[in-house]
Amino acid sequence: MDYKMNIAGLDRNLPLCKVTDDLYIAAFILFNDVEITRAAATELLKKAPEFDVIITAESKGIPLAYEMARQAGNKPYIVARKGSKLYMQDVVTIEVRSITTDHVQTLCLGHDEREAMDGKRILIVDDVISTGESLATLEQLVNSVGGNIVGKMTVLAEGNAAKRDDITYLNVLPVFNADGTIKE
Ligand SMILES: O=P(O)(O)OC[C@H]1O[C@H](OP(=O)(O)OP(=O)(O)O)[C@H](O)[C@@H]1O
Ligand SMILES: Nc1ncnc2[nH]cnc12
Repeated sequence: MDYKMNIAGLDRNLPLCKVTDDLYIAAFILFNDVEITRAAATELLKKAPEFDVIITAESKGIPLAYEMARQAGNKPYIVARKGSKLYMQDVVTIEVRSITTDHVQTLCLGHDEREAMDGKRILIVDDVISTGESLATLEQLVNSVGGNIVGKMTVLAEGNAAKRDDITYLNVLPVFNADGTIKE
């Protein structure tokens, strides 16, 4: 089963995937889709406030953050990693649980990334916001390093995230029952 939708002017079929017996989501995977990454970045930038630095969460937000940073004139972008790497120094780590993952994950930043955000106008971007857990973790990370969050943007606001008035998004993505009907 697929959910057909138009995103940033492009038609796509998103396959339905089981989260629990009575909750399915339509998978939106930016990887492999240059066309939609570029188009979504353009549309989000039209709605974006002035900013200095973009931050996203590893991993599906990365191509979007890169492309928005590039189209905005090669602005810097930062990726909060899901694991610490040996080349990251003085790492700060926060736990996160997203709708697609059955275990607690972490998001972490090294010293250099934290320094790059101190006192700067930070635009948080992600491909999807669903439970908002990943976004909340990014907000904690930015606040903890003295960044000034000027916007929170996503391509798709999934489920209840569409009711939020603190995020900017291009489309609403419903969640589904096991028979493929939209959950009200
Ligand atoms: O609002 P939430 O419930 O936190 O869900 C949104 C997050 O889920 C997805 O990442 P995911 O955890 O699936 O990891 P991935 O990008 O590495 O696939 C997506 O890219 C967001 O970061
Ligand atoms: N519908 C979705 N597709 C891909 N990743 C997601 N993360 C949260 N919701 C998602």
